Amino acid sequence: MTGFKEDPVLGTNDMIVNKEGSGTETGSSSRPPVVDKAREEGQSGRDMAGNSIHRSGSRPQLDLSKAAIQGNFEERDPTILLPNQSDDISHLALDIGGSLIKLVYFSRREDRSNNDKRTKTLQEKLGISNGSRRSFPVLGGRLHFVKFETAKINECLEFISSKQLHCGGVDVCNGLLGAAANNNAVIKATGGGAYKFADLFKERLGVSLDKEDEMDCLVAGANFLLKAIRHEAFTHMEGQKEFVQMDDNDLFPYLLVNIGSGVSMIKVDGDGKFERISGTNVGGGTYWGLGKLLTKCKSFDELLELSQRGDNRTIDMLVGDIYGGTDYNKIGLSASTIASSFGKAISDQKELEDYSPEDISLSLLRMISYNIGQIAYLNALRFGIKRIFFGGFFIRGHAYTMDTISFAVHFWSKGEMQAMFLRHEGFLGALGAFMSYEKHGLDDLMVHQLVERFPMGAPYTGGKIHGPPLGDLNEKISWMEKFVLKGTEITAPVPMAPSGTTGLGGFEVPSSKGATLRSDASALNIGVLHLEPTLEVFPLLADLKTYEPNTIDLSDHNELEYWFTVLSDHMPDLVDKAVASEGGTDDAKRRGDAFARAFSAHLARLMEEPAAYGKLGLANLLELREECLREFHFVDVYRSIKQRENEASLAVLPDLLMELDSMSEETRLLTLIEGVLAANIFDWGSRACVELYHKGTIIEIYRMSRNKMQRPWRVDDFDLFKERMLGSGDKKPPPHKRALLFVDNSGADIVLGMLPLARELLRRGTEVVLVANSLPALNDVTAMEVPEIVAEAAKHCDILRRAAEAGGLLVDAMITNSDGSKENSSPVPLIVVANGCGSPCIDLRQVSSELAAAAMEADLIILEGMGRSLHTNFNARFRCDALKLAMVKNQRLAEKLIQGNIYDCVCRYEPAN
Ligand SMILES: Nc1ncnc2c1ncn2[C@@H]1O[C@H](COP(=O)(O)OP(=O)(O)O)[C@@H](O)[C@H]1O
Ligand SMILES: CC(C)(COP(=O)(O)O)[C@@H](O)C(=O)NCCC(=O)O
Ligand SMILES: [Mn+2]
Repeated sequence: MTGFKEDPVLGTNDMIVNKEGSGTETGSSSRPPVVDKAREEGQSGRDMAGNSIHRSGSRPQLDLSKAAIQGNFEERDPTILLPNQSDDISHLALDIGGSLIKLVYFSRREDRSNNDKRTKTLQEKLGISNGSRRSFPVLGGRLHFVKFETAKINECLEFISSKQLHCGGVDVCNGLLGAAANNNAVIKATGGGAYKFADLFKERLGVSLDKEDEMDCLVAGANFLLKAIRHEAFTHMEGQKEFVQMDDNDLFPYLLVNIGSGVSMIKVDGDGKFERISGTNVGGGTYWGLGKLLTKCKSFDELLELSQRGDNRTIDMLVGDIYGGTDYNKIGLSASTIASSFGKAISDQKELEDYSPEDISLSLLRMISYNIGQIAYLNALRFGIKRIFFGGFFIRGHAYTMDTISFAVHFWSKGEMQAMFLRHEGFLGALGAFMSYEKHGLDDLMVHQLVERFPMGAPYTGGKIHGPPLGDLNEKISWMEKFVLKGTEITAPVPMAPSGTTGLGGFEVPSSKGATLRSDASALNIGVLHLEPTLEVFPLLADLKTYEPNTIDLSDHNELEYWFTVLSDHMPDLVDKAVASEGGTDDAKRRGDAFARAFSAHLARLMEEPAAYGKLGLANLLELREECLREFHFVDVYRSIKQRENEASLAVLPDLLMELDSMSEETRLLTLIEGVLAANIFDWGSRACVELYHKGTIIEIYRMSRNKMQRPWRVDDFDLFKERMLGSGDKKPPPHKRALLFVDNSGADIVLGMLPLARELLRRGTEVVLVANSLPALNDVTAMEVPEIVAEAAKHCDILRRAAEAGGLLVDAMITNSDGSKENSSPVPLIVVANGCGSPCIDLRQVSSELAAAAMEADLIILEGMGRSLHTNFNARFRCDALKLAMVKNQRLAEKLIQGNIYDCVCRYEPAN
């Protein structure tokens, strides 16, 4: 038995109930410390961590002022124009096709390069300077994807004009970087419409369209997406979506099949190396055009929706119809195989009106999808290509279409070839046109420099939102309120999985009986692409290729359901705290309500289609929750709780340090590790823990937690770690040179757990880097808050004081020497770096450049807490010694991960090999 059980300890009556700890916040603190600064800075939109990394969507993404519904509000999918986005400069590229106009535009983020003291000292300490760092060819910003129907080109022109997208222009000398307002702008455009509508663009917007070759653009777009976007490509077979990670070095050759109005088939051998080897005129335009004539549908989506309720057997001639109900086994055709699409219409004495539009639509969809799949197979066969990527808006993220294409490829190639689809399916050409701007450096961007965010409005796109949803706060909330009805309609789960195959000839009817098709599933599946050129891969990962941050895979439906329930249950309490953290005003309540709606809508959306936003792990969900809070300007929900816990813990720190100093080295090391594990109990993200906090003061809970620390822990590598630290017998191993301590929670966790451990390392001559979040998440301590905590602690400890001074942390603090001891001439420094994240978890593929720089010299990393060492990175391997420390504060996780119980502890030590 390890850890402790909740009830025997906390059921006792003599516990003092800590009212403060029960979660009602008044914000009545007497100290005005760091956290308040964080608040001010956050509200003014500056980077709260004081560093140049910023992965968050905390800045408004879109200004909804003057947002207007075009046309009739009662219309099912009203077009909403959002004209006033405030991002500084935009750049635009177009792909004007036969059916749709695709826009890709870039909005630059303001320069966040930071010159605060901490960053400057840090750069000195780490031996990095702006001069020696890579100079980034591209500024941070966002890529937005928008589309319009070509027939409604006026809407498109109005959108461009209202957002002044055409005024960004391009500076011939400086490319995107130096672009300034320019009324004679040249816009890159591809597709036939670049020719057809050139005069219109000149006339209406005063811009010239610089025409780019359509095939060039398709290939450039596809290559960029396949190399730079994680979870771009996926397979879709019998309702199962699976993301495929492409290996950059093994991407070519592939066949690109773009299904737009017509179909192009392009053999791609490399960047700019391709040949259009085939195509077919039977494509998306055929389905839509013929479908419109035959069913009188008014929109493409309506037509597709009809197909979901159709049964093609009434109209297609099946093998069974010809063979009297039996299979044609000799050539492997089952009775249900379509022998001839629409073939039954020959013999039936029926008119068009006698067939249901649903059946016609399905028959047509199957005919065209299957045919394209078959032609693609034949062309891949011609050139010995195994991988086929399908793009174009005909696919429209529609499960049945993808399954039919996949089936055809799989069937005809006898499983040798694979059909894959792209999340940015219809935007290949527009993206390629965007990339053809010279010197924008986009093609240099790497997968770790791109963060895709799904804005708040994503699950609510009931109407066609022409712009990345949501921005200006007030407008954002009223939009949420206004469209929530439409939103729930859309959010209601629509089963899209098709039935199984017959194994031989094709699919039966789709099993989906959903009445509504998501009005814009294809737009939902792509987010806004944040370009963060300063993000880097954590250099100490042993193997980037096999690294998967998430321990829990939510593609397991039971897991998914469990964690969705956990997060949903946590919502009311979180909203209360969020509202209280902003003073409990009416405005805060409205925002709290909007947050709850938005996050619930995301949860519902993901429950319905877990892979909608790419591969889904628990870390993504926890981060999404923080992103949602930031979207509604909840800057730091746990601010006052963190502050109170910091104060309470700092008050008992001197006693703890004295106690530690009286111990032998060996006992001290054990006590320190125990201390970290025990103090990790202060986690406001865990329901069980939050219930505990009602039952005692912070210090009581900490003591109780420590008293219950019994070895062996459920995962207990302490002896191995001790041997590395203290050696065995007379052999004293050298100290580590530099340790990175990934800290977790505020209060006891950092003050009584991680800081004393840091102090021990410093005492042994190891440089210590405290790695903390860039942005608040739950009650996690942020990099911005750590220096003040260290400064307070340093008042009672010379080791910390000297190290913090050496690390430049005490530049502003008035520290008096508590023991008057002689100064160490060159103490090892204690440094704080921001990790680039605003989540309780950490994906080490995308961290701040300051963390990456700090990691270079490190030979020990300590990951602390459930989020950083269990939910993520539990299975991560490093090139240096690694210690993972956490208390498991969730029963189910304890059972699954370590076959233990809630409050069991993990001390996992993995030496560098
Ligand atoms: N909202 C829509 N309106 C019209 N067609 C759509 C829509 N959504 C998907 N489609 C399908 O996408 C096809 C156009 O795909 P796209 O890749 O944009 O090609 P193009 O460049 O030829 O317009 C249409 O022919 C139709 O089959
Ligand atoms: C959000 C957390 C990962 C934070 O834990 P920490 O990293 O602070 O140890 C954790 O509280 C958690 O997994 N909470 C949800 C599960 C629950 O309420 O039991
Ligand atoms: Mn935490």
